[in-house]
Amino acid sequence: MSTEPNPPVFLGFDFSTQQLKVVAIDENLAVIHQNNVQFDSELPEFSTRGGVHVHADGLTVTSPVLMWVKALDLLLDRMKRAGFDFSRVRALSGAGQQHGSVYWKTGASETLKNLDPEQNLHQLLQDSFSVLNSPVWMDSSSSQQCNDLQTAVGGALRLAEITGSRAYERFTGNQIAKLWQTRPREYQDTERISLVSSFAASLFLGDYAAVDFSDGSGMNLLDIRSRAWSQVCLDATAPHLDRLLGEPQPSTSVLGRISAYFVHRYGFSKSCSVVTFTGDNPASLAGMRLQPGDVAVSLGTSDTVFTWIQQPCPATEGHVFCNPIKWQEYMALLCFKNGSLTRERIRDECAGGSWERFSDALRTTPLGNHGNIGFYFDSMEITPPAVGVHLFGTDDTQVYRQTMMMMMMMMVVVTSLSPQMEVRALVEGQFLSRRLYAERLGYSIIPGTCVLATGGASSNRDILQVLSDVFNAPVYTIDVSNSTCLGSAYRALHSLVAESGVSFADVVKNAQEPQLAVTPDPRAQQVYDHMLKRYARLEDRVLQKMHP
Ligand SMILES: Nc1ncnc2c1ncn2[C@@H]1O[C@H](COP(=O)(O)OP(=O)(O)O)[C@@H](O)[C@H]1O
Ligand SMILES: O=C(CO)[C@@H](O)[C@H](O)COP(=O)(O)O
Repeated sequence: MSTEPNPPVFLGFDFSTQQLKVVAIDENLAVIHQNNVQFDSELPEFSTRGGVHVHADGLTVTSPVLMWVKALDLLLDRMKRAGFDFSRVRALSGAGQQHGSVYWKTGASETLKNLDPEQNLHQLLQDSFSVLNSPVWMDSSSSQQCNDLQTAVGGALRLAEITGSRAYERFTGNQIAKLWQTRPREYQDTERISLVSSFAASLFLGDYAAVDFSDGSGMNLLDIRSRAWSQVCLDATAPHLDRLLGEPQPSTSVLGRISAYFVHRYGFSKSCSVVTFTGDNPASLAGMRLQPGDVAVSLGTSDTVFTWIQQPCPATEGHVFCNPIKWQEYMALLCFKNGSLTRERIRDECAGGSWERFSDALRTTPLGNHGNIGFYFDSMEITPPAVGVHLFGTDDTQVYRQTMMMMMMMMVVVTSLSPQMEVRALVEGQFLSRRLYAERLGYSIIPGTCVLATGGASSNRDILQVLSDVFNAPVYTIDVSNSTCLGSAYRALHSLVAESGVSFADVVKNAQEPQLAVTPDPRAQQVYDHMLKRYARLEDRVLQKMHP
């Protein structure tokens, strides 16, 4: 333990979909400060819902880049007012929602290097972006560009072998291709393209920050084995792209010292290091101190399932990213778009807007929900690519939701689900899907398997109980539900000793162990092994109907 009068502090930021968050830890890994800014409610002038704008086509989804900048002003001002001592910060790092892209206008690097500490970043960077609305991970409007890329490299599997994933609409390369094809003037007026993570790092650095290997794996542009941009992918995407992207770097690199702007405006030390920012899921892997064999389930805006893997085995479903801790290794990830926002919709419609009543519904309905199974794809799902709500009864016939309108029109309702059963149908359906795709990716439930849960909804014990039952495994959580921020703060701390060969595991070995949250019901295996098979069969039917 340090005896210095001003013992060091490490900051971890998370520029996620719905909010900007920060966690500060001391050198003993204890959390000493947490703060956040909610985009919708605290920056209403940007008129976002869930942090984003869904465009009229229902496919294009963007967020205002200046909203992220203004959120940082607000967060740091708030910390200063709360008496947070920035001079103690020895290093900072962070994360961003994955895949989103930021387009810096020609001349912006000069602005970044000469920020006037008398003004806020939002004023200073007003004119620094060639695209004001950044495409984000919820976007699914680049199908044409995905097809083009796969054709250019020799098919979906070939692309997955190179970049870790087949072409996905939200992946940055396909978004860049769309921009180049539909708005060439904005593309030409761009001097640098950042991910949300490297954009945030650039603000702190006062210069363009490198894209790291791990978040860079979510672009359909990086060769995950050589860890360099894939020339065939760059060529198929847009002109002189390597120049616009800069060289990718290991996720553990120290980018440099903090910009003088933050020293003068907030009192940071001149020697504070800025460590490469990465994607929110990779940072979360660090925050949960995931080990090979563990499976993590993040219940944030998106639901994700991820594991640490040693060797990549890319497939046409799911993603392989470079590992953010050990650059020679990898992580496998599945992403589901209809996560918390869909749970919120059903909470509002079936539980009067209350998480407490949502939980009651889970507690008062039986495992297996009398054989009813639900698919809730409010917006075009990523895994699998399907849309719409589909409910099935015990005999696999389609079940309809009973509505006032139906009753008034005397329509025949085959059967109907009570609001409580609908809550269970949603949550069971979500977790059956997470398990189904995890198993298809090679993850298997064996004695000793444990699930680590994180993200906003992991604070709900009843949701975790369903997760535990469906996976038939104990579920653990860590104290700080935001493992992304925590992982970023750990990464900042590790960066100071990484060069001298100290491992990440060594640096975080004294962190509090994950706590057991729930264990599976003894009847769970029997119920859900069978239900999973039915779920897979019914999902085929849903997909068949969509893509005959
Ligand atoms: N008690 C709760 N039960 C279920 N879900 C919750 C609860 N509290 C918060 N959430 C969910 O957490 C989500 C936010 O999770 P978070 O991990 O902070 O998201 P992100 O990092 O994507 O901004 C909200 O959309 C909300 O639905
Ligand atoms: O697209 C993905 C992962 O591939 C998403 O997981 C985003 O990274 C958004 O994260 P959250 O804001 O939901 O944490």
